[in-house]
Amino acid sequence: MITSVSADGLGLHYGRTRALDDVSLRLSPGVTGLLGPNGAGKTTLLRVLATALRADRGALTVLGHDPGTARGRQEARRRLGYLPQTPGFHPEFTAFEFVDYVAILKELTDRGARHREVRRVLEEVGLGEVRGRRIGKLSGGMRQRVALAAALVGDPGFLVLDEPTVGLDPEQRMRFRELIAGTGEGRTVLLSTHQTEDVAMLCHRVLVLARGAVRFDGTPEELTARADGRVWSSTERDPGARAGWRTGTGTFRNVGDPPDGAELLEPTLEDGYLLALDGAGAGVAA
Ligand SMILES: Nc1ncnc2c1ncn2[C@@H]1O[C@H](COP(=O)(O)OP(=O)(O)OP(=O)(O)O)[C@@H](O)[C@H]1O
Repeated sequence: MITSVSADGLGLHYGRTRALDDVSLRLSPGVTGLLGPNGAGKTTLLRVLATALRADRGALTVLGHDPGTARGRQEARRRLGYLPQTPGFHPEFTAFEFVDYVAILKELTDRGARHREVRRVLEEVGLGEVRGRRIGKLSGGMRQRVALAAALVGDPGFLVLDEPTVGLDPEQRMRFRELIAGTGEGRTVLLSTHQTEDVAMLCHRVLVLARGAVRFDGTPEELTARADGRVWSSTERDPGARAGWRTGTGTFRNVGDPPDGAELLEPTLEDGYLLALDGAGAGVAA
């Protein structure tokens, strides 16, 4: 398997807060999901991999380059695209102007070639028709697509997407998922999300991060399989469950170690995710 990005023993502190704790990973072409509760360190990890932040310790290689050196950082940055959690849009910019501005920052100096590239990425995300519209007038879903277009400038080999589906309605989310699936063809994409459905629908691999450490690294099927025989239904809240919640039918769905004779349920990715968090002290909801 091709390894596009590799990290070994990454550590990072913000003052006394340990945000990354000995993180090692390998990323290959296709979409890898990054799941984790609030404060797990997802944004920090994405920023380190996108070379926007430097780890205190550990080794990193992005598309064959070492971002620890000025030269390596520059080469890696030329080849990666980053959609941050809160893209800094200027609402008065049109979609075209914003993406063009990003293209200038990415050193596409030839005006004609740059404008062709801006039109290409806006077409790719389905915004060719509205490229002259001001960003402030676009819907949330369209704005997110402008941010994706900006990240796609220059056809990056590594694409980093920080919670791009947050705040989108179900239809927009579905549309955005299709776009992400397309971007994962032939390139390495790391997608941070709180939505286990994003992972189930899009990802060939998933990483679970909690308290700055990798708690799971494998396929979505393997994560779901962690919950085999560990999900059950009960009419009352089961005090022995690691997590349990009332469902729409009024019964409780529990994950953990079922009591004898429990009515076992088919596990989902979400069940496997909750079990992967168990023991991480990361607040498995009960
Ligand atoms: N600039 C900063 N200064 C100090 N602490 C920070 C800073 N950024 C993040 N942290 C802390 O580092 C830890 C990891 O934060 P990070 O934003 O990476 O998590 P996250 O998984 O992306 O969370 P969320 O899902 O809420 O976006 C948290 O404890 C957070 O409070």
